[in-house]
This record gives sequence, C-alpha cells and structure tokens, in this order.
Amino acid sequence: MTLKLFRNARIYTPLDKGRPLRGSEMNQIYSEEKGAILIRDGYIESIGQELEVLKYVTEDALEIDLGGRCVIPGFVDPHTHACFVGTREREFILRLQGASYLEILKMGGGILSTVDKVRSASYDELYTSTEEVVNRALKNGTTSMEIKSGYGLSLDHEVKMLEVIDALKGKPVDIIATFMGAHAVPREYKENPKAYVDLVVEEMIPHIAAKGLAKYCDVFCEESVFSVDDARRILLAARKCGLGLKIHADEVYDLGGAKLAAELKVDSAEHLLAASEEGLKAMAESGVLAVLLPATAFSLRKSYAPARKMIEMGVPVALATDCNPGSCYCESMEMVFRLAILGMGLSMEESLVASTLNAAYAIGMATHVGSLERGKKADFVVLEGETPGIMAYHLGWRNIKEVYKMGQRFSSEV
Ligand SMILES: N=CN[C@@H](CCC(=O)O)C(=O)O
Ligand SMILES: [Zn+2]
Repeated sequence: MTLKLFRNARIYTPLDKGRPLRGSEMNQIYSEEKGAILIRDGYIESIGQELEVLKYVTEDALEIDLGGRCVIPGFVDPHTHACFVGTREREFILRLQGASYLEILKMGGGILSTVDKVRSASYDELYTSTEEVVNRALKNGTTSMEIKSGYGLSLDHEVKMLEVIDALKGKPVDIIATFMGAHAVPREYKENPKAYVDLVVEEMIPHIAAKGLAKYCDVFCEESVFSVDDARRILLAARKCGLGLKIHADEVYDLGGAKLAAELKVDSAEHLLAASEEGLKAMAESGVLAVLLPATAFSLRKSYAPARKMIEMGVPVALATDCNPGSCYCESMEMVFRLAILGMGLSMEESLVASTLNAAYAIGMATHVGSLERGKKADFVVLEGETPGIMAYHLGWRNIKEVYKMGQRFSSEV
C-alpha cells in the first residue's frame, strides 16, 4: 500500500457531472491556488485545498512539493492512428506544392502507402514503432488514448494491428482500440469497392467483435472513400455486434456525415470541418460528441472546424491529436490545446475540458480518468507555469514538466 501526498500545487480540473460538458459548462473548471492531492495505490483519495487535504493524512505518506506549479489531469487523446510504420514526409512536401490529400489517396498514395508498409511489417516491427509513438505521447502528457486500426485493410492485417494495440495497453498508457477497416478501399478492391464493404460487414466486424479486439468501430465517410450509405451499413453492422460507433464525418466535403452521426446517435463524430449547420444542429439535438482535430486542419492548411459555433449550439466538444503519418504527424495534446485556443477561439477552460474530461467521455473512460477527483486514477501533468494557459502562451516550447500515471512519475524535463 503506498500513500503519496503532492503539496503546493495549483490545481486546475474540470468536474465530472456524469456526462460530457456542453455550452457554458465547458467554461467552468475547479481551481485551487494552494492545493494538494492525496493518492493511495494510484487512485485519488482526496484533492483540494492543502489544509483540507492534510486532515485526511492519518498515516505516513511520501510527500512531494510541487513548488506552486500548475497541475492538470493527464491528457486523454480520443482519436489517433498511432499504429503505423514509416512516415510520409515526401507526401507532405507534395501537398505543400499543391497536391490535395484526397487526390494523393486516389492515386494510390496517402493512407494506401502506409497500408503497404504495415502489411509488410512483422508484428514486432509494428509493435516497436507503435510503442515509440505512444511513448512520445506520454512524454507530451497523454496518459490515456484511443488507437485505430485501418492500415491493414484485410482481416489478417487488421487483426495484427489490433493485437499490437492490445499488447500495448496499460504500459503504462491506458489504450482503447477502435476497428477502422473502413479507412480506405484497398488497391485489390479498387474496381469493386462494394465487395470490400461486404468483407468489412460480413467478415471483419463479426470476427473482431467476437475476439474482443476493439471497443469501437470507425469509418472514413468521405467523397471517393465511403459513402453515407456505406457508412450507415458498416456502423449498423458494428452496433449489432456490440461495438461502439465513431465516424470520420465531413472532413473535406459535406456529405451529410454529421447528420448520419445524429441519426445513429454515435458515440462521437470526428473532424467536421465541412459539416453543415443542419448537421451540427442535429448533433446538438441528439447529444453527439464532436471530436475536433485542430492539428490536422493546421497541418493540412485548412480552416478549422467551427468549434465556437458548436459550443454555442450545445454540441459537446472534445479535442484529439489525430496522430497519423499523413494528415497530422503530431503526438502532442499540448499542441492541440494551444491550437484550440489560438486557432479555434476556445477559452483556456474550454480547451482544458475538451482535452481531458470530454475526451475521456469520447472513449468511454470518464469513470476512471479525465478529471482530478476522488476515486479517479491519479493521472496528471505538472506544468512549468501557474495556469494551463502557459501551454498556449509559451509557444514552441514543451511546458510539460512532469507526467504522472497512477501517481507514478514517468517523464521529467526532456
Ligand atoms: N482522414 C482519414 N484518416 C486520417 C488520416 C490517415 C492518414 O492519412 O494516414 C485522419 O483522420 O486524418
Ligand atoms: Zn482520423
């Protein structure tokens, strides 16, 4: 049994209401100028004003003085494609020269070039490469994350990806796996994409759900990738097999992905850069969470998703990196937090809620993580500053001083 007392901390955390925060609730966070956190066996036993917390210390505890630094919940990154090998730096240069993301995919590059690399990688190679990405995320303050498959695009290679993701769970980052066989149509089905949808629906989803290899199913609903009808079919099949639902919706074109998300009451809809007002209204009405990916918009040099409008409409908003080797090579939730403020116009409080508690709701983890409250995991980040605002204010700098997972320190100044 270990008892740890962190003293002299400036605490900033959302408070959990048992559901994602929305509207003006996203602006309300708890803060304590001279706070403390008492941790027993990795879980928070007491948190709040130091003098109050000290009353609960009735036995020997290891004391750590945080020197007045700011403490926030560990970041939760609810949308990543972190299981991959190789980068696509050349493709990035092509995009700078004017080629579009979807054109590159249509020509057999983009996602499909990572598919080639993942298919020819052994399990061990894929494991090592994914572990490196996860460790970089941890160094950058992410203590829980989601990882999608979707670079295998055949039953065997999708299973290989999901087994790698499974093997990395809890080492020490908490990981949620999402099956994304419908990430792109593989080359061998180029002439018959419907047959690939059949394969996803009839073979892949039942197999992966039966093996317990994924909690969610996701689909890239986009012009020249998967249509709204394909996406509906895939997601309904996944729901039938007990999987939660996610959708890459209206990233480049407004196909009606947001509307489909509302119709199916999915667990979250992602991207939404081009979503229509009508689609967003439908999402607000059905309470669908939006997972916004500002580092992707930044990296693709596109306009950000209309986050302010969404919050005003009552759509609960979460943030994620979208970490992948194509549209957004970024493991840093600090960067995402910063872009949400400086690019999308969120307040410091909204950005914190979106990157911790609402992000935890997006992947069904909020009972354990996402806020610093009694009974939750002691996953937190110590910042080199007095408020979370330091991460948007001090540019080009990692303001993350220390990262704690279940009360244990995993990374110091690097
Ligand atoms: N848009 C589709 N999928 C990823 C990109 C994956 C890739 O380019 O490798 C995304 O969410 O941005
Ligand atoms: Zn994505």
